[in-house]
Amino acid sequence: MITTVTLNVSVDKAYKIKGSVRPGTVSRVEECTNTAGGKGLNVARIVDLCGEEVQAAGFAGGFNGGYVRKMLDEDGIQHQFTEVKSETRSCINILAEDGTSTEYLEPGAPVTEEEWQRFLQDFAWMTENSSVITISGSAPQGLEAECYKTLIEEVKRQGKQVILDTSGVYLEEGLKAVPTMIKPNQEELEALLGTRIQNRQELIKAGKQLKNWGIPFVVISAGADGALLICEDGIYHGRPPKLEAVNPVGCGDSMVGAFAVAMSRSKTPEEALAFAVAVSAANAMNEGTGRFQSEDMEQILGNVSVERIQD
Ligand SMILES: Nc1ncnc2c1ncn2[C@@H]1O[C@H](COP(=O)(O)OP(=O)(O)OP(=O)(O)O)[C@@H](O)[C@H]1O
Ligand SMILES: O=P(O)(O)OC[C@@]1(O)O[C@H](CO)[C@@H](O)[C@@H]1O
Repeated sequence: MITTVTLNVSVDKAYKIKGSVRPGTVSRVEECTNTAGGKGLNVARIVDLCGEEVQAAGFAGGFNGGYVRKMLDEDGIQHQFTEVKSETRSCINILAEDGTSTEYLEPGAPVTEEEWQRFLQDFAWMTENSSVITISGSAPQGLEAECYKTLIEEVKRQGKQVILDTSGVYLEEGLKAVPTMIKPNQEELEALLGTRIQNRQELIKAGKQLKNWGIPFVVISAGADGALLICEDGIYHGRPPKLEAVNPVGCGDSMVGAFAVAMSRSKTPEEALAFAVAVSAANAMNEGTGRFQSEDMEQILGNVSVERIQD
């Protein structure tokens, strides 16, 4: 069993529009798709599509909270959200005809101390039957910067593996509890280390720095250029073949989901990287967020290159 944590659940709205996003004008939406979102729920769908058992944890409240539960039920994904008084947020992704993706993310309504304490109780029993736990995305207002650190400490107390995919203060604090894997992109890494990264050499240097903090697996995702994996076995660069990306939103989450699956199947680092690159690239080819077609994934997997970097 894999448990995904999404503290900032969302009803993700994908708006398809003609032409381009034009600030200061009125645009009619051609097509609107609602998805159970917040990064961790994208991870949950990917784990499910990969054929592993998954359960989703997090906060849900109000009308949107009920709607998210219904969408997960339709996908057959188990969930056990901690009920909160405030309304679950919505996030908007505008997919324009010109190929751009523009996101507006609501902050997430406040969670009280009592609700957080109830979540911690739910989390402790949910992780007991899991081998891998993923923690993704931002946190709603009202939670301390150390919230993910607290969760990672609990997972590690239980001797389980944990992947942390977040940014800003939540990443900074979460790292102090030393998760098994992190998956920053370049922007998140630059913000964390307070430095500009100009090329692959500098990206590797930054990844090694994090590995030296004790993180066993540091994955740095780089969009169409694939991802770097820095771990005890070595440094690897996994690259997808050239492909037509339709909706890249959720690619990072797809990568996290695939790594969680690979971890639960005890794959080697090289195998895990190739699989994660293939799954995330297949997600880019799909209109849905956190979804992929098995045929796309299999075809890409046969064309992923994994280079071992001597450094
Ligand atoms: N255009 C693309 N073509 C092929 N593969 C892609 C493309 N975009 C993303 N990917 C795959 O998805 C992985 C994760 O993408 P990316 O680096 O954009 O993550 P991210 O910045 O965390 O994204 P997000 O936050 O939107 O989920 C990449 O490492 C790559 O394997
Ligand atoms: O506010 P967060 O949790 O950091 O990000 C939320 C979000 O942008 O991330 C996903 C894509 O990765 C979307 O499904 C969702 O809307």
